[in-house]
Amino acid sequence: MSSPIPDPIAAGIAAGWNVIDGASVAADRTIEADVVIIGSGAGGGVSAEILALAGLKVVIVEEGALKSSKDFKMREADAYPALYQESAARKTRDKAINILQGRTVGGSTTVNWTSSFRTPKPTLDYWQKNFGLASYTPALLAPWFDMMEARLSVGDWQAPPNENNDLLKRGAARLGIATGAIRRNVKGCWNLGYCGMGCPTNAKQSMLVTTIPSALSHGATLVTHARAQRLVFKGDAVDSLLCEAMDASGLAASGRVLTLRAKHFIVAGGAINSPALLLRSRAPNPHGLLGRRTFLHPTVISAGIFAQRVDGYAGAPQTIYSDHFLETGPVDGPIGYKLEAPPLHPLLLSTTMAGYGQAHTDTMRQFPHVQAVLALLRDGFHADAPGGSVGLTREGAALLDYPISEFLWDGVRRAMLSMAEIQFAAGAASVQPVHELAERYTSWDAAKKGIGALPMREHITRIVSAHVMGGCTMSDDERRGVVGANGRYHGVRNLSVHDGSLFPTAIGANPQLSIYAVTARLASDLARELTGKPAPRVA
Ligand SMILES: Cc1cc2nc3c(=O)[nH]c(=O)nc-3n(C[C@H](O)[C@H](O)[C@H](O)COP(=O)(O)OP(=O)(O)OC[C@H]3O[C@@H](n4cnc5c(N)ncnc54)[C@H](O)[C@@H]3O)c2cc1C
Repeated sequence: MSSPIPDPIAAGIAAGWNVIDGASVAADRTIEADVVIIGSGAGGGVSAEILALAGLKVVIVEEGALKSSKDFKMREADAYPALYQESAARKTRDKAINILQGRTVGGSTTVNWTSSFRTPKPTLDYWQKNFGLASYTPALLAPWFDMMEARLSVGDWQAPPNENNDLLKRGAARLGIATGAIRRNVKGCWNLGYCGMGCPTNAKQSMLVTTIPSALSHGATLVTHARAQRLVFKGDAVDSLLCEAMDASGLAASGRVLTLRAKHFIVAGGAINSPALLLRSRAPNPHGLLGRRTFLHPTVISAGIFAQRVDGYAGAPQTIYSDHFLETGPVDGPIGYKLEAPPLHPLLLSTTMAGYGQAHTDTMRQFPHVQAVLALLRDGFHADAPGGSVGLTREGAALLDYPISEFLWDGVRRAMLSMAEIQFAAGAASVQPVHELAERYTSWDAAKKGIGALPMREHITRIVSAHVMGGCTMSDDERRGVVGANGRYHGVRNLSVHDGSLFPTAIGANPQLSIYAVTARLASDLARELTGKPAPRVA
């Protein structure tokens, strides 16, 4: 029986899209284009559509596979190895922080949780003051936000929040803490709650179902299972890109090499991977900035156990937020944090929760009653939160070193306190901050004392991230930035960076919409420069 859900990928391939699966390439091969884009995620997808619509011959290179809704079975065990970097177990050098990033056509947008925020004004003000980014004002970016919100159907979420989110709202309200509703990039969402495993109904307006299909319908070529290994420089320009074709498992190189030649190259492999590619390529780095200032929104979690069922796996994830703890201090003061309620699924929860043996089993038995709040710490605005730096392993793979300062630990403790207080106010029977030495506190008083006394250290305090930003800082001043305000790599004529690695600090909000708007502007400027004509609008 055929599925009632249309499959835009199968339809596109049947209609003649140019898709080359690197795993099926039998001999070394050279491909020519006007523009080569490395990565098909937020920045790569947006750039591909705009440049293809401008009439340029675009080739998109993606390390991951091309999947479609029919492959998304709402099963964590299948999704994480197939769709994420390092099977969703990417870690910082000391293994203290677990990092989620996508590795599939659509990049992290294929697996993300759809929360859509414009770049907060205090973040843009900080960029202007400290990185000279005068054209990054709310007013000058507004048309690009408008365009990308329309293109990706960003809008208010009409269904009521699930209990996981509503408890955040109710608990905060009882304490007089303001919350807001999160806008989402969805169209006809079934309210399932499995966004992190790929949307099985094509409702999420990720790059997989929007910009990449549009680029392909306008003549772009997509090369999947192809890992950009090295840019080859000639003088002050990139001459070519060497890619390793991957085998069908997607885990190992097949031995075939793809050489891509183009007038212009756009690096959009996402933070961590983009600086790593540029480091492997020995791109100019006169001030040692490449890979530095990589930000994570280091994220800590608090689990509340409620008498009623919460069923945090069901229903749209992250529909309520609070910026109270970002707004109560200056952007460059003690670190602030944004609160949200993440989706809960058994594999992610069991590998994130503290404890082992019987205690862990007991927690997992309570799974339907667990409610989670997370705090995204806004790194990058203070000398003691300078982010991490990307380096390379001996084999040339990306590795992020992210030391956690006392300044950050102070924020972690305050965040754990705020979350526990909200959960008790919402009626939690007990609260367990995700920390190996935390107890399951049964009152706010006990939690206050307990959390106040917890040692804050790597490995015993669980820290995660799904928001990797920075590493190719934007600034027209070469002593402060790797690329200019226009995304062009300093000192290289035909190289741009169009992804989350551009940001000089963390965003202080979920980053996807910032990447869409910023890269839409950069790609439109580039299209105009390469064609001599104004770039087409995509919405
Ligand atoms: C689980 C999860 C939930 C999230 N939820 C939200 C949310 O609700 N709201 C929000 O705003 N943000 C969310 N994010 C973050 C958001 O999706 C990312 O910030 C955004 O997609 C990053 O865009 P990017 O272009 O920088 O990179 P990505 O979207 O990650 O794309 C990079 C692509 O480049 C490919 N690539 C990398 N290196 C190479 C190479 N050498 N050769 C070939 N290809 C390469 C990768 O495989 C990947 O497909 C979430 C992320 C995750 C993982």
